[in-house]
This record gives sequence, C-alpha cells and structure tokens, in this order.
Amino acid sequence: MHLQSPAPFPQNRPRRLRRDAFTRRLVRENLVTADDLIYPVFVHEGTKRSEAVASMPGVDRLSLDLLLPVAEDCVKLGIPVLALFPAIDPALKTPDGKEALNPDGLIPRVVRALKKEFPDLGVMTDVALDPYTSHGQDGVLDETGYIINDETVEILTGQALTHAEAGVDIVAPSDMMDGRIGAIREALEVQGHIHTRIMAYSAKYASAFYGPFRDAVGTRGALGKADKNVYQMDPGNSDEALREVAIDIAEGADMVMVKPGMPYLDIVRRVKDEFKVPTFAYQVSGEYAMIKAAAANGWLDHDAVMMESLLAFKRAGADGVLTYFARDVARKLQK
Ligand SMILES: NCc1[nH]cc(CCC(=O)O)c1CC(=O)O
Ligand SMILES: [Mg+2]
Repeated sequence: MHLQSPAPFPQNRPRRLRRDAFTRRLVRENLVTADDLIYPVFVHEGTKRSEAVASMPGVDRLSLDLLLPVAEDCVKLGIPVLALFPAIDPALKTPDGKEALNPDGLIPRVVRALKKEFPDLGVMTDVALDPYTSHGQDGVLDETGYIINDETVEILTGQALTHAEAGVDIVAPSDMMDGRIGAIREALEVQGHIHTRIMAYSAKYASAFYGPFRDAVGTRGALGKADKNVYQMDPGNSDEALREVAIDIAEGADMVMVKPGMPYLDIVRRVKDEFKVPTFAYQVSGEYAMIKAAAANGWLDHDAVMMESLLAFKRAGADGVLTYFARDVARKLQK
C-alpha cells in the first residue's frame, strides 16, 4: 500500500474526523456483525442435564433437549453457525478413540436433530480424537507414547465421514496431523459428500490458553501433565503458520483457522494477506476466561472489552470468529 506523505500540522488535524460520532461512524474501517460469528457449544448425554463449566462463566455443558432452544436463539440472533464439542462419557473412552466413529454416537445424533429442527442453521463439528481417547491426546499413540500420524489420519477420516453422513455442514479438523485435510477431502468426494465444507485448523498452536476448554470437554484429567507439543505448533513460530496454511489449502480446505485468537492476531493478518482465503480465528476458552474473570472483579467493562476484542479480530483480517461470546455479541448488536 502506498501512503501519501501527510500534510503537516495544522493543515492536517486527524482529530477533525474524531470530533463527532457521525464522522467517526462514517470513516470506521471495520465492523462486527452477527454474520461474523460462530458459537461453540458443549454437549453431553442425557435429558435436562446442564452443567456449568467453572472456568468458563456463562458456559454450560448441555444435553440435546437443552441445546435445541439455544440453537433456536442463535437462529433468532442471526448467528450463522453453531460449532459442536462433545463431553463423552468416560466409560466410552479408549486408547484409539473409536467411539468417534460410532454413527449413533452423541455428535451424529445431535447433528441430525439440529439439521432436522433448524435446517438453515449451519452446523460445524470438530474432527479430533481428544474427547474420545482415554489419554486425552488428539491421536493414537505408539508404544513410546508418541502420537502417530498416519494411523490417526485414518481414524479422523472415518470420523469426518460419520459426521458428513449425519448431515453436518462443516467439518473442522482441529487435530494438526499432517495430511488429514487431503485424506478427508478425498473420502468426502468418493462418498458423494461434495457439499461438506472443511474448515481447517491450519495454524493451531500448542497453547496454555486451552485450559478451560479441557475442563469443559473433560480431558484435563486424562492429559495430566502431558502436552501436545509434538503436533500443535510452537508459539514462537510465524512463517511456519504460512506453510501449514498453504498445505491445507492445497489439500482442499475451504476455510482456514488460526488458534488461539487475540495473542495470535499477527498470524491472522499474515495468513489473510498471503492467501486471501476465508480466514477465521478462535477466541479460545482461556481468552474468554480472562475477560470474564477481570470483569467479575470489576477491573474491566465486560461488554466494552468483549466488543473491542471482536473488532480487533476483524481489523486483523479475520472473516469470522469462533467465540463463546457469540450470543452476547449478537444480542448487543440487535440493540
Ligand atoms: N481438539 C482439541 C481442541 N479443540 C478445541 C480446543 C480448544 C478450544 C478452546 O480453548 O476454547 C482444543 C484444545 C486442545 O487442543 O487441547
Ligand atoms: Mg498441517
């Protein structure tokens, strides 16, 4: 971009445009709308079961019957997409996470119910094994405890197909195995699921900001002191994110994601500038928890910080944001 050298003061007084709300509105470059939002929800088995997630105030694990009114609210608020995350019964967890392939498992049942009740609401599912494995890793392990790639990709492909067969609109592989986008895309094509969109978590970092999420899906205990450094990206890296995104686009991703969000806005900007593809960011559980905790202490203005954080994603180049604030934001925008 070419910047004209600015006229000197007093010809140039940038504050003129800030003097009144009408010019501030007129020249504002970025906006948040309900169309930018994806709302993540946690589901578990049962009926009339709602469990608060202590580290995420305002977020509950819900059974399907309690999720339906939430989905209806999203439709009313104009939120385009709901993203599903399961908290799986511990009795169903195994080292290979094979419950992820069960066509009558929790997620396929929830997808079918949501698409039946609210056909115009987009439904997105996470493709990763961590909610299903007894060890809490996103893949299967060899005898040394290393997370093995190709065997994991095979299971993930089956998981994505199971979701597609249940009628999901978007599958979102969040596992960071190599080659999974290509494998999933090919399998979807072969099985005739040509409309299933793939949102690839392409640049997903090994982040400490995921802590509260692991409480929500119940993987923190199983993981213990283990980390995900052998597959998720090193927080010190930036160029590597561009290589990861390039690979996923080449393998068939329709949309890409950077995660976490606010601490990684530089990555969002680089990805958007470089590839100009639909680019999303995930304002993750730890980011949400920080804002909630500070607001609860009276240290930050909850709504103002929430709206500013969303605007920052848009300014950084994100086309949309996965955020636990989605309904609050959409409600605020309606006023
Ligand atoms: N497949 C794992 C997954 N999918 C979404 C999140 C985190 C989301 C959040 O923190 O809000 C994680 C966490 C992890 O890698 O352990
Ligand atoms: Mg990759």
